[in-house]
Amino acid sequence: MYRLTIKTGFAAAHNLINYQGDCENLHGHNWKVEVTIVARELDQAGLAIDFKVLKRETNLLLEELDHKYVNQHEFFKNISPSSENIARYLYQQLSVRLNNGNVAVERIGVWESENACAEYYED
Ligand SMILES: Nc1nc2c(c(=O)[nH]1)N=C([C@H](O)[C@H](O)COP(=O)(O)OP(=O)(O)OP(=O)(O)O)CN2
Ligand SMILES: [Zn+2]
Repeated sequence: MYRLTIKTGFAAAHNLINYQGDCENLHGHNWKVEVTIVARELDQAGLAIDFKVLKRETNLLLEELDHKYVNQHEFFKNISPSSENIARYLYQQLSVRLNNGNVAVERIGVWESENACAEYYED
């Protein structure tokens, strides 16, 4: 098996809902996003998936959130936009776009600061 990871990110505003503390107020982050895929086989160029494709698909998705107020995004209308829920959203969306007989999204890591990361993956 092969495991590939790309790193990218987005900048956006949010506020946690059903949370008591500072983070219920509007504030922003420069989120860092890690996307990890696994693959069984390589193509004739020796690639599991082209990093360019992985970055392009991820960045296309992140455009929905970049420089936006995340709480207004359709998915987060009734879901608190924590790093955990953002990671789950990205996992679900990228799985639809990337998974095939060879490649599967394994995990998404979402760093909201240099010291705090939430990951989402499925068994
Ligand atoms: N498990 C989670 N905990 C928290 C999340 C989250 O997404 N998942 N998010 C927040 C807030 O978004 C908040 O912006 C983060 O606040 P805080 O941890 O205080 O971040 P700071 O960088 O300001 O923290 P320092 O204490 O200065 O390190 C909160 N929790
Ligand atoms: Zn926050």
